[in-house]
Amino acid sequence: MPSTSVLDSSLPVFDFSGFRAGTSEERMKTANRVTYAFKTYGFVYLVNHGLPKERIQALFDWSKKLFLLPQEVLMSPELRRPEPESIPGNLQICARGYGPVGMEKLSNLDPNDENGLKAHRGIPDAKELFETGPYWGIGQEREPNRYPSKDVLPGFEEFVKEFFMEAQELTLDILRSIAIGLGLEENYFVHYHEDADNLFRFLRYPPIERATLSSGETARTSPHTDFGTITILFQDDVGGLQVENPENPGTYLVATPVEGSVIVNVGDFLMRWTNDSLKSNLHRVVEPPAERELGDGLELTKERFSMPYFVQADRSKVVECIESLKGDGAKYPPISAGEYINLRTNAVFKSY
Ligand SMILES: O=C(O)CCC(=O)C(=O)O
Ligand SMILES: [Fe+2]
Repeated sequence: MPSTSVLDSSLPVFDFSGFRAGTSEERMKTANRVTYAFKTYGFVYLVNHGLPKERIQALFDWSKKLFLLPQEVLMSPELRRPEPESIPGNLQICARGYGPVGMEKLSNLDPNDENGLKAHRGIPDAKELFETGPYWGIGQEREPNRYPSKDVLPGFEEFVKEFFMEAQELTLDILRSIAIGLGLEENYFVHYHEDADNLFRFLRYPPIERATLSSGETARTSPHTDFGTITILFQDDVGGLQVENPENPGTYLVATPVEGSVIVNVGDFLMRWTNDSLKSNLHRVVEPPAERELGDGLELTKERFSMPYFVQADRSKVVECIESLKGDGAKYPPISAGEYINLRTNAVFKSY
């Protein structure tokens, strides 16, 4: 329930130019800090990460234009993400395109717990989304992207493709910093992300009656962990994102918007890979702090835009616990990234 106690953010904020453009000493220092933050919180803010402010502003501008398209365009078969049950046994191809409010419910439940998942999905996440995948390699072969046609939203597809690539370059540097911080060869993780099957998600949380959020009747994004390698999150200035406090589980830290930053978090796949050394931490989106009275007893929250860029390893590659992190033994058996992602994808849809 969103009412659990909340502290102001003490999540670390680091200047990533020390890694992207610094001396080898600065690179090492930044890598160690980032890795330490991932071990402790699983979350870090990066500033001076190399993606210019204007580009990020343009990303939000495009997102607004996208969600302002008429419903009949968004819900058209060309653009709409198919319902998973329409493609039985083929859940790995239902990610791309537009998903209306209520289609998806993030959870942190066991993917094998069907009853638990059904009950949990009864409270929808109040968000609409648009998702794209890579326009390269297996991601593209598996499922082509769905974009609004060029006469409806000219320039959008080109922008998204370019931004996807820029985010991937930042990703590779973040992965290098983690490898260095863990004492591995710099490109250790990069080798597993040569044909990365990433997802770039545009989220819009519509204005909603504050009371329905605070009562838990509906959620913006319910508590969950991400399941890939890492996620890079772009959020606007509305707020509402919270991260579980590692020192006091069950309570949350506020992930306040920090201008010009991206938030990076560890996903379950990387946690497993590192034998739980790096932490994939619970997070959620609740009502934003700012209030807006609309009269008639109605108090609506602001709409909120965010874009997570989910980094997922090469599907065909099998990952096993990193040798130097085995300690008393590997906690998890080896698994291919594809197998793991499919397993987790099953759990997040409204129905299947
Ligand atoms: O909207 C946000 O800020 C976070 C969304 C999120 O955690 C997710 O989609 O996995
Ligand atoms: Fe998430």
